[in-house]
Amino acid sequence: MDIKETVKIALKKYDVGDVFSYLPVMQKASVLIPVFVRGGELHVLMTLRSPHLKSNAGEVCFPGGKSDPEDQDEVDTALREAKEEIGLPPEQVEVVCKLFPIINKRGLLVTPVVGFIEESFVAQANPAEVSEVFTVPLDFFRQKAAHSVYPVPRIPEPLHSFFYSDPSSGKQQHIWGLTAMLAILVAVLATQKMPEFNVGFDLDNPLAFFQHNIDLRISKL
Ligand SMILES: CCCC(=O)SCCNC(=O)CCNC(=O)[C@H](O)C(C)(C)COP(=O)(O)O
Ligand SMILES: Nc1ncnc2c1ncn2[C@@H]1O[C@H](COP(=O)(O)O)[C@@H](OP(=O)(O)O)[C@H]1O
Ligand SMILES: [Mg+2]
Repeated sequence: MDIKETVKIALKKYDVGDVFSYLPVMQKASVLIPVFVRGGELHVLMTLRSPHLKSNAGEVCFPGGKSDPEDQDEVDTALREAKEEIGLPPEQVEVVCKLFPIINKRGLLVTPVVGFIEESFVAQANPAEVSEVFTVPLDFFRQKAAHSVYPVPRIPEPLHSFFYSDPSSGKQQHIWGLTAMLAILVAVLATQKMPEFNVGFDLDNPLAFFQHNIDLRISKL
């Protein structure tokens, strides 16, 4: 079986379905985690947010944003936002699964949606929201070489942080926090291999870790 089919089978096992439908009503957002195969290796596409945005300006993230009333579900939001931000047509995305949501610092419930895109896709960044689009080999997010933990004032858990030197642009990208956690999660679940550093979840039951974090956060909201 080729790598794409193997990864699809691995990831689909973790689809959350309606597991989180018990959560209280809160503002929702989705991100699309676009993956593709290049040279027999999995890669992931990421964006650098415009420095002019009101929130998370100049930070690395996945294409995504807040849910609109017209969106049918979290997948719809992720695909709509990816079209708006990087010009990715929804029909060019093979949606694989919806993973564990995370509540971000603004109290948004952020649901990650993983989808395969074509290696040949050329992003068209919407300059109002995105200043750069770049790709990273997914396995990078399992390696300790560029990893550190990033202490943030008033956040109890240390955050994961990576510095990625992009050979295609010569630039260095700082990937941390929520986005780094999601990249690690997809790298681990897709390859079925744990990282070289501690992450707090395991391959047998990653849901337990993410659900515990959500329930803890909800109890403090
Ligand atoms: C201090 C803990 C919070 C963080 O982890 S910030 C870390 C670095 N930044 C990010 O990971 C970006 C996270 N934010 C987003 O991906 C988006 O803001 C959103 C939550 C998906 C909402 O989309 P908007 O485009 O801002 O509407
Ligand atoms: N043309 C534009 N110029 C400046 N900000 C914009 C913009 N289009 C969208 N935004 C802001 O970018 C953020 C991301 O939008 P989205 O959810 O659609 O991804 C939102 O801010 P907030 O996150 O501060 O509300 C939104 O208001
Ligand atoms: Mg956005």
